Amino acid sequence: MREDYLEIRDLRVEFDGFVAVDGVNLTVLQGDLRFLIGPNGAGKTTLVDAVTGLVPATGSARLDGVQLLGKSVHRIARSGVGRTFQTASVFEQLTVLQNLDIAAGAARNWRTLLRARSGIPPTVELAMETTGLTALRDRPAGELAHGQKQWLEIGMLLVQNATVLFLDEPVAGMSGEEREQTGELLRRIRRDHVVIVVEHDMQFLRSYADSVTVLASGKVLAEGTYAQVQADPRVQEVYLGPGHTAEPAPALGEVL
Ligand SMILES: Nc1ncnc2c1ncn2[C@@H]1O[C@H](COP(=O)(O)OP(=O)(O)OP(=O)(O)O)[C@@H](O)[C@H]1O
Repeated sequence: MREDYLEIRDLRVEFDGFVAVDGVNLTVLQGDLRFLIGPNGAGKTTLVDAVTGLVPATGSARLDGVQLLGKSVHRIARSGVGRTFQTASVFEQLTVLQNLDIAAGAARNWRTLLRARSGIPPTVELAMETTGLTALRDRPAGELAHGQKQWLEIGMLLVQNATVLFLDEPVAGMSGEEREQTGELLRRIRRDHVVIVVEHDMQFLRSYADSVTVLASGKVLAEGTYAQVQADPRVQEVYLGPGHTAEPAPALGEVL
């Protein structure tokens, strides 16, 4: 079976002379749960903005060989690149099922949305199962717990047939149990998606990352497994500052 992949080459984003993303190369394959980390201002959000078409960039970003840069936000989304934001953007008044229907394009207008339904599209059914929201399908999204709203948003990307999912701090503000459930959800979706998680939560990263890319000052500083990047003195330096590089590794373990 063909594996999907995202291949970013020499990506560069400049804001009025300030280079926020500076020649980034990044390849992520389906099945590899990749975490993108880095100190504040490293360029993580700008990289995602560039690949999703929100800011202009040079270089290339290809999904399965197809160039994304230069396309509109909508065309990039239609090409299979989805993202979530820290604040879930679901329709609070509508039920879980209605939100998924809209995302799937199954409800083209309000009348079809409110009409008695003749069945649930298989993609919507599957997304509810994957995200664990089946039992909550008739619950208004506004009544969902914080974690459940994040899962609904991921479900909305799944029904849109997103191939690449950029997730922005998916466990921020979640309870311990919700974090574990989110980690398991990410493991489920990585099997058939390219999943890139921007995250500051190092404990979550340690538990669930297959691989980690560390950005600093717009460049890739290190890449590898959690253990590899944690042991990298350059990574220790950006997280702890100069002078801390001689600290024993366990000190970094508290940060990373
Ligand atoms: N629209 C913009 N105009 C000018 N500078 C910008 C713009 N957007 C981002 N920047 C700058 O680009 C740099 C990278 O910002 P970015 O938000 O991508 O970092 P980040 O790694 O996502 O940080 P954080 O973890 O704090 O979200 C920062 O110095 C930021 O101030």
